[in-house]
Amino acid sequence: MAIIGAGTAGLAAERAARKNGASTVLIDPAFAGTTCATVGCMPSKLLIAAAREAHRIGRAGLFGIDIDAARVDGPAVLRRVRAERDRFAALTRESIESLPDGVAIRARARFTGPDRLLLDTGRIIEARAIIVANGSAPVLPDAFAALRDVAITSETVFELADLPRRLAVIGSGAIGLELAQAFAHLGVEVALFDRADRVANIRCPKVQATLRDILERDLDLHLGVGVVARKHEHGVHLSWSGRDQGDGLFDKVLVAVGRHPQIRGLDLDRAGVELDPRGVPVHDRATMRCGDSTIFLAGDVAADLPLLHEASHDGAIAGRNAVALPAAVRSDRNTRFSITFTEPTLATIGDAEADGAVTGTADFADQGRSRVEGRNEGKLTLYAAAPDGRLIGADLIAPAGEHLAHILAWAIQRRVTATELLELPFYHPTIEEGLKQALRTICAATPLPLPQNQDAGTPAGA
Ligand SMILES: Cc1cc2nc3c(=O)[nH]c(=O)nc-3n(C[C@H](O)[C@H](O)[C@H](O)COP(=O)(O)OP(=O)(O)OC[C@H]3O[C@@H](n4cnc5c(N)ncnc54)[C@H](O)[C@@H]3O)c2cc1C
Ligand SMILES: NC(=O)c1ccc[n+]([C@@H]2O[C@H](COP(=O)([O-])OP(=O)(O)OC[C@H]3O[C@@H](n4cnc5c(N)ncnc54)[C@H](O)[C@@H]3O)[C@@H](O)[C@H]2O)c1
Repeated sequence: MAIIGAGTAGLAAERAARKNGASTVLIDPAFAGTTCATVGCMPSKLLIAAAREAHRIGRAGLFGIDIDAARVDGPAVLRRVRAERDRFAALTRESIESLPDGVAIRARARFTGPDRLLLDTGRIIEARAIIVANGSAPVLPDAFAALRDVAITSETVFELADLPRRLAVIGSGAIGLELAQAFAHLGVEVALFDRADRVANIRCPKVQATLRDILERDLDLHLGVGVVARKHEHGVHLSWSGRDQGDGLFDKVLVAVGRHPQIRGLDLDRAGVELDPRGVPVHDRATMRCGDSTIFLAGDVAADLPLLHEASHDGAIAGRNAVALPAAVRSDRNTRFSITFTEPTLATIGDAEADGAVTGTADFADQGRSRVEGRNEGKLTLYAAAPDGRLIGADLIAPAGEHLAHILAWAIQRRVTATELLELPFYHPTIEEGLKQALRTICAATPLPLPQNQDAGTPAGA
């Protein structure tokens, strides 16, 4: 079994294939550690963690605590990001070093036939099955690439020696949102641009409006605009037009306009698989197999849901199925689920629309525990199928949103109804109590009876 790419998906695929009895090779040009550990989930969350502390200190006055002279030490913030990031990356490299002898092959691979790879070292690998797990890379349009070091992406942003004074962020997807808000909370003057009219393509208009209000407190938001960038002796000059227009000078521009699957150079046309219009092999998400071939995909390169838990699940499914050939072990996929680590947290779960879907909403402005904590802003919209009130999806921006999102994703995957969730215990006073409001509105809209053995009232501040 040959696996191309030693990221999260490739490592999971190699483990699964070996566990199921295959002899494996894992091919990667660098073995630098996964995208997640080196330039993805972990360094971004480390920067966000620093930003959260700075933001919390800024709000201390709300609780009667006077903190003067708090100052963000930019180089120190970025040093911690890199030191902790390097620790995570070293752990992933250790897992590669502990592979059996001969499994890891340092090279770049390309197809010369459906079961044959040519490595840039000249070595030829023939395999019973090949799993393609070589990830994705940031899109950097030519106009920004021409700016050279003034234009940064998620691959380079964590290498900055200091925080910029003024930062432009292009793209309000997951990367743009998380990093724009984090830099703003660290005291950087940030302007965020998107050609789309909606931030992060959020489905629910109430959640969208709440997020925009929150963002606009800390940064300049320009939606529905096209941006033209020009190098300037002091950084980069941007001019924008569309729904609004203007121009400004920035030290750096962070380009976060999406990621593309790394298929260039793989010579997939020689692999004998059907390619979609983007050049990605057509595959079945239940097995990750490409048609009737002996080729499988896993992770971001498949361009399905470029998220860490999906990459890891893809790898396990592909590795197992590659060994099971010609049999197929079909796996149910998890409820679609993404969390963007803004403050408060944004999450999108499952479906929004279905025949006869009803909605339930909750507002965190007056929710007890959120108010106690001074974090009382946010909106939640739940979607349920009529007539039984089975939960099918949710959009939310809420304090403790990552925890609410997990509860909801698990309930949706388990096909739980609003009534059944209301029958479960809710501790007081917690942010989770905010869910009751939305669940009750689902019951009222369906209509469904509220559980008879539960109080329909609201304890102080629930
Ligand atoms: C800034 C940022 C923040 C993120 N935050 C989150 C988050 O909070 N939560 C979340 O769920 N997801 C997050 N993601 C997404 C997540 O990181 C990815 O979905 C995940 O890392 C993809 O894993 P992968 O195994 O597909 O790819 P990778 O880890 O990129 O692995 C691909 C490997 O393939 C190798 N390779 C490439 N070409 C070849 C070739 N020709 N031959 C051999 N090897 C090759 C590469 O060297 C690399 O090692 C984030 C991403 C970014 C960029
Ligand atoms: N918390 C998380 O789970 C997390 C965090 C970061 C990244 N990720 C993953 O990484 C992927 C890539 O993130 P991303 O933010 O780069 O991409 P994205 O696809 O999420 O968002 C890109 C944004 O850029 C905008 N855009 C595209 N071209 C533009 C242009 N020329 N000018 C202005 N705006 C433009 C789009 O309208 C869109 O809003 C995400 O899809 C996500 O799966 C996940």
